[in-house]
Amino acid sequence: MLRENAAPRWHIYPDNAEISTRLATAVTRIAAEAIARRGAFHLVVAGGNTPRAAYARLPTLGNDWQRWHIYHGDERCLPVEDAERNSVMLEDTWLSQVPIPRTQIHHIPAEKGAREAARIYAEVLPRQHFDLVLLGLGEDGHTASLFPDHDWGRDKHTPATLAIFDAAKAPAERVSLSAWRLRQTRALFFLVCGAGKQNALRAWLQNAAIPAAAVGSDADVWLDKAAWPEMLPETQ
Ligand SMILES: O=C1O[C@H](COP(=O)(O)O)[C@@H](O)[C@H](O)[C@H]1O
Repeated sequence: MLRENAAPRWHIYPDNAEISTRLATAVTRIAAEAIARRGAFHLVVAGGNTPRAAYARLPTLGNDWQRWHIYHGDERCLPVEDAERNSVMLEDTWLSQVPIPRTQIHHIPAEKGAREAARIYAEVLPRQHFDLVLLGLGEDGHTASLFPDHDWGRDKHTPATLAIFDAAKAPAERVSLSAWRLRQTRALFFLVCGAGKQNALRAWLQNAAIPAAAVGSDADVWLDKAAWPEMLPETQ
């Protein structure tokens, strides 16, 4: 389980391609361990563009798909087939190509509106800890759909899901797992690529109050060289 006061571990790789290869292998390993120990693998996936290549690699690896359970960290309130939805990206890059039982793929019903979708999704989430949570990092330090200057639901026993109506990145209406629920996991990985993420990473390293930092103590942060803020020594 995650420790409250542990610092994130920064892992720098050359580029998104290298991270994607390594990440897909790591997810496969963690899944196999979870299935061997507990009979199932409960994974929360990140949306956005950064994890696309990693997801696209997963179907090429030998996984026991029948035991996988997929949840989202967040979703944008758009029509079901909208290309900007995280569920559409996930289906296109990965899920449509593997035999995970459809009853074990839990898309957020964000087309119903944020409030209703958040209510429904809170009932869908498992009672136990997740095995692995994957998260991204926005240019402003947001993660999942937890944005700066909002309530991120960090306190113990806050609701597991939040309805968001004024996200700083379109669309404004979204559903997100709360910071507290995202941390109910055995492992937490962030994926961060591209120079556009340098400011957010700098803020995180300087202990600024951004959502990623609130969620990410004891996380493993996988980043490419372009994302690592200039002027800071590299770490591994
Ligand atoms: O809006 C979102 O942004 C973040 C970061 O996305 P990226 O395209 O910069 O990788 C993402 O993690 C989140 O799931 C998404 O809804």
